Amino acid sequence: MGAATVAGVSFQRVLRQNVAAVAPKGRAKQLAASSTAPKPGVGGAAAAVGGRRPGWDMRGKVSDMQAKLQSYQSRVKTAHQDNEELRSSVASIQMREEEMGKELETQRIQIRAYQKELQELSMVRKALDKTVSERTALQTELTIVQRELTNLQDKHKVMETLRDSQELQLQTLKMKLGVQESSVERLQASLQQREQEVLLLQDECHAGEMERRQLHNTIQELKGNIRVFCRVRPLVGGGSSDHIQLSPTDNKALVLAKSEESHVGRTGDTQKTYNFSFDRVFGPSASQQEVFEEISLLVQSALDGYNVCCFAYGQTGSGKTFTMEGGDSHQTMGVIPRTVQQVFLAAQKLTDQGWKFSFTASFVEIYNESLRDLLYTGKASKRPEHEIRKSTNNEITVTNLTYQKVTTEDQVQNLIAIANQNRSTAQTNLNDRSSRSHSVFQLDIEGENVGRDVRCKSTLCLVDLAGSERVLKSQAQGERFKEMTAINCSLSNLGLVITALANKESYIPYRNSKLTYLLQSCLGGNSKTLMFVNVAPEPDSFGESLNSLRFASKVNDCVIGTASANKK
Ligand SMILES: Nc1ncnc2c1ncn2[C@@H]1O[C@H](COP(=O)(O)OP(=O)(O)OP(=O)(O)O)[C@@H](O)[C@H]1O
Repeated sequence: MGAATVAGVSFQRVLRQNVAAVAPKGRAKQLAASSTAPKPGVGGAAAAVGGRRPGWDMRGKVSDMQAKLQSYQSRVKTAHQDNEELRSSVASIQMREEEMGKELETQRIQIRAYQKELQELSMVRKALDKTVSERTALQTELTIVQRELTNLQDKHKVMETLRDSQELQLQTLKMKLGVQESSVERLQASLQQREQEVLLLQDECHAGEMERRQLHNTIQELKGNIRVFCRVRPLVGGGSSDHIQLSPTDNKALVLAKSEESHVGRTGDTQKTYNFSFDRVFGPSASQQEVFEEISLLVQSALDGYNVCCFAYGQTGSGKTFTMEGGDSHQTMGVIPRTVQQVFLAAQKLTDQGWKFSFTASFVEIYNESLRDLLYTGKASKRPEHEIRKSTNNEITVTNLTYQKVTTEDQVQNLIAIANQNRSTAQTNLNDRSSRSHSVFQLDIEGENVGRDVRCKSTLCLVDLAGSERVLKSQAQGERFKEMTAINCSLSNLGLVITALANKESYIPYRNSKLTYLLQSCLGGNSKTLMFVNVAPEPDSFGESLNSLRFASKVNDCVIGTASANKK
């Protein structure tokens, strides 16, 4: 600005000079006027006469012209000088202008630099503001951290106190440990001694187990290798039966009584009584659990390597299926599910003594002397035929039959459900077929005690026999007659087999019926047999009940040869 002002001032002076330079033009006129005035001495006389020289005054005119020329020349010279001055002042003005332009550019650059600086400054300001707010936040944080630090320091002090006390405890414990270590050494020595004792005890335990098996078997033998239990079902609709009398004190006796009209006339009715005695008689109120308790010892025998056969005999509707299979609830479940439960429980317990068991289940129905696989799950049209075969080592097998490996009780229960399904399917087709067929559930048991190098093998057979009613009474005809004949034939053959075994006959007619042939390994010298005779309490079942009880008595009188375990 200062420079601009300076430049402005000098510029005005130059202008004034120029004006001054232009101003002499007036003066020049004056000068010209004065120069045109006749100079004294030169034609002055002529000029003085009327302002104009007379034409003749050539000299004067020349001098006038010379004077004019001189004045012009001086004026030209002055103009030249002015011009020169103006030129130089224009040049200086231009120079000045250029300088000022440059100065202006410099100023502009500076202004831009200032503006940039200003922007930077505002950014710095913002950053500063941010830093200030951050600093405030950090200060707040610092205060919190300081407070925490104080807390931690307090805690640290507490921990130090604790550490000191724990170090003290540690020292005490180390001392105790030293004492304990020495007692551990002593204990280890006595442990080794105990281990040896345990080995000895295990030997004794195994010997004890073997002795238990022997004693158990002896007891079973003393009880008889064939035992007969009688079970009277409750009357349909409740109440008590008149013709079946149970003793309140003797649970082995049963009396069947019938009133007969006296043929003599006035003497009144006479009562005919039939006394029976079995290994056990269960009345209508006996629970499933009560019944099972009596046969649970036989289940143990099966795990000990003895073949066990349990079958239910009696007329249709006398309670055979209820006894063998029972209902779905825990209270009503019958012999088969309870046996399976006990077998798996007992096998589990024996694992502690080194025993390992494997089980194979099969379920077969014998109807009209032909076999049907109750565990078959394939297409009905592809149902295979079955034959009973006896292997060289006297094992009985059935061709094409499902032999299912089982490891849990649930698996067996599932198989029983499949069997029931199979039976109910057949029943729809042939109308109440289950009463006229025998169903045989078999569980093959194989046990091994690797440590003792002992193995055992046995079969547990649970049979629900067909209704035992007689052909004549049922007055059956056609297909029904054929069925009844087959049933009576197989049941009477069962009686014959048992009698032959009891009499130790050389020939046992196993092959006379499919039932006895299938049960061959479970009946006889190497087995323990239990028969349920189921009795219906209704008066119109008297005849059938008498028949069943007579058959059962015959079986009860048999003593089958001493059983021996299938042990190696
Ligand atoms: N001890 C009992 N307690 C209660 N109900 C029983 C008892 N025994 C049998 N029943 C019932 O009596 C009916 C006939 O019994 P069940 O079906 O067991 O006879 P069954 O001899 O097997 O006949 P079938 O030869 O036709 O198979 C069934 O409804 C059954 O529930």
